Amino acid sequence: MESVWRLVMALAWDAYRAGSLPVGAVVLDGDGVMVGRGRSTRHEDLAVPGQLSNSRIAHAEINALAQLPCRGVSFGDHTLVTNVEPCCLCMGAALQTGVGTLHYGWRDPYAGAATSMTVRNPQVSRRGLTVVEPADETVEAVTGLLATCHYFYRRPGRGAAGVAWRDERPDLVTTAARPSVAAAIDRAVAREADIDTLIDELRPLLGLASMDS
Ligand SMILES: Nc1ccnc(=O)[nH]1
Repeated sequence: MESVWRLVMALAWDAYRAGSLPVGAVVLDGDGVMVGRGRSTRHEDLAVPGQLSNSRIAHAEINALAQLPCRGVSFGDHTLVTNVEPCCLCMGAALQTGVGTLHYGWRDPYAGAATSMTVRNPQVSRRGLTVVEPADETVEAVTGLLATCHYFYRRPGRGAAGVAWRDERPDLVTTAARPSVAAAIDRAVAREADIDTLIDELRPLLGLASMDS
């Protein structure tokens, strides 16, 4: 896993452990330097200046993009990296800031908008956004698993998300329900394990290749 993805996944895991959605995001400038970072804080009350929390719009990508200043620079050479495909809100935020590239780590079958949203207006045509699809199997598998655990087992019964999920990713629903997988995640939460430890425990259970970096 590249180091930027390790950071994104660490943020996502912090969010999951705090009861929010397992989503982390960073913004890199044209030299690859991190200039923004955030995570979902939807189900938390945090008072971090410049960040949203305890709100349906307290999304990881919003919290990361909000750190870009308003004046003086353009962000066409910047990249938004997030482990979950952004929703309509966050696609809108990416377009507003004018970041040139979006990398997402896992396609969201319910709210994902990078693969489904079409917007035709002059601002969008002028700015453009290059979308890079999932490319890291560990990020993809662990994100899909944690997102499924969140929606199906931690905050179940909300309905809408489950329909798309069951139709498109029954494999994830089945995997998340396996006692060995559920136990590995519960153990990691209880021990306050870091993301590398969690991923190492999940690798054999998910059939992922061993660490390459
Ligand atoms: N892509 C995302 C979906 C849901 N929540 C987030 O923070 N981000």
